[in-house]
Amino acid sequence: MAAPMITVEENDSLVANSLCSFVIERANEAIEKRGKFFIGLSGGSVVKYLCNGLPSLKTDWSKWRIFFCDERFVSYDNPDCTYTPYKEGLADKVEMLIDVNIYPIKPELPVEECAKDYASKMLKCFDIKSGFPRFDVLILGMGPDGHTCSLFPGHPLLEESSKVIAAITDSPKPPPSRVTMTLPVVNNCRNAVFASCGASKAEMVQRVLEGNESPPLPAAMVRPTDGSLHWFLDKAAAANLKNKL
Ligand SMILES: O=C1O[C@H](COP(=O)(O)O)[C@@H](O)[C@H](O)[C@H]1O
Repeated sequence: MAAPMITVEENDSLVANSLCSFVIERANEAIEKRGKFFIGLSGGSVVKYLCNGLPSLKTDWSKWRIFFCDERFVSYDNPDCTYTPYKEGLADKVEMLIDVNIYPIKPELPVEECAKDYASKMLKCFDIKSGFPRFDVLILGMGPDGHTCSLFPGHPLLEESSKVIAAITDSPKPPPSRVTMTLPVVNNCRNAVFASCGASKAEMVQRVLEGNESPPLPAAMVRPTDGSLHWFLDKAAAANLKNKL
């Protein structure tokens, strides 16, 4: 696996700008080469970076297919829902990005069925019957414990090798029930992209990027097998890195 490509910006607004420019470049390239752009989005702090920057950029939104790297198993009107802020902050602001091109989970199903339904929707959209979808870009967050998607340190889901989407009902971070992409899907993408800002992320950024820990932290298990890994950091989040860039 190639070394991660790390971009450090002065502050979080500049991180958001770089992240959004990166996404649009990859989107336009994918649309030109393959006719569609498949992206997975995460919740938490990355939502505002993307919703503030993406809507004003130039791309053919009708060719975007938007899924979620993980989603909290709550109704759309719950403040923990990841889909709703993207619907309001991105999809509703962009004329050509219609509801059918953004794929929320169905929280009205039991959680295991919800995960199965989401996986089958994903495979159908990629037009594959089995195997793992190949996303052009996955935007990932990293929690203070080193989790990414809803894959938490020490959790058996880190070993999942056949499911595309899995349910989790014992998430240590509330809410306890979620659905998440599995590591084989994450590591099958063309570009895995983390964005982390602020001093509260500095220790974990250093551990994930330089710690070589065993067992590895979930965010350190993101290693696309035939793709690249990018980290967008602000100076505060990069402060503990020993290999200065
Ligand atoms: O719960 C979650 O947390 C992670 C990290 O969020 P952050 O606010 O610490 O950046 C996020 O990537 C994930 O999608 C979400 O479900």
